[in-house]
Amino acid sequence: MHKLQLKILDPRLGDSIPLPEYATPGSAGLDLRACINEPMVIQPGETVLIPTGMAIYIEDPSLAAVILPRSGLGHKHGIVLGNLVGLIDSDYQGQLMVSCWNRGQDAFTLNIGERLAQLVLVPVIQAQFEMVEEFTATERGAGGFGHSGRH
Ligand SMILES: O=c1ccn([C@H]2C[C@H](O)[C@@H](COP(=O)(O)OP(=O)(O)OP(=O)(O)O)O2)c(=O)[nH]1
Ligand SMILES: [Mg+2]
Repeated sequence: MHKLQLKILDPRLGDSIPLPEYATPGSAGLDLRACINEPMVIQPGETVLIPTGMAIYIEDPSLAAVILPRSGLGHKHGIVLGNLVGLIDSDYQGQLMVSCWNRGQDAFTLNIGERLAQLVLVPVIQAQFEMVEEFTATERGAGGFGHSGRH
């Protein structure tokens, strides 16, 4: 398994608040927990930045991490991400933060240590532009945005 450098910034993490872990052997995501000092009510339409109490240093530019919503919170409670998806660069060393958006109709109480989003490590390919005047023709060409119809 890949090794990932992790720095604990909030001493409760790994103690009263569990460290992120894969819930099952096949899990893709590590659940991130809210390192907040008291339960927080997030009003409908409100977005708050939640600390996770930890930093990671991915180091390898051919990797990144994405922060994704948890499906249960998103679907049932409207708790998703203010940035829709969080992208963690391989050279970022600051605290992982979760932008938490209540897009639902009801206030949501986020509890201390609650799992509010998930972190997924992903491969990245960095590209260098190669300037051309023309592309080799394809069947699609510039057609897009429903060009091929609906059914
Ligand atoms: O949900 C997120 C998204 C980003 N980040 C951190 C890690 C990431 O590497 C850095 C910058 O994110 P991004 O490039 O998406 O934001 P930006 O608005 O372009 O900021 P910057 O100018 O710092 O790149 O912020 C988080 O902690 N949580
Ligand atoms: Mg950026």
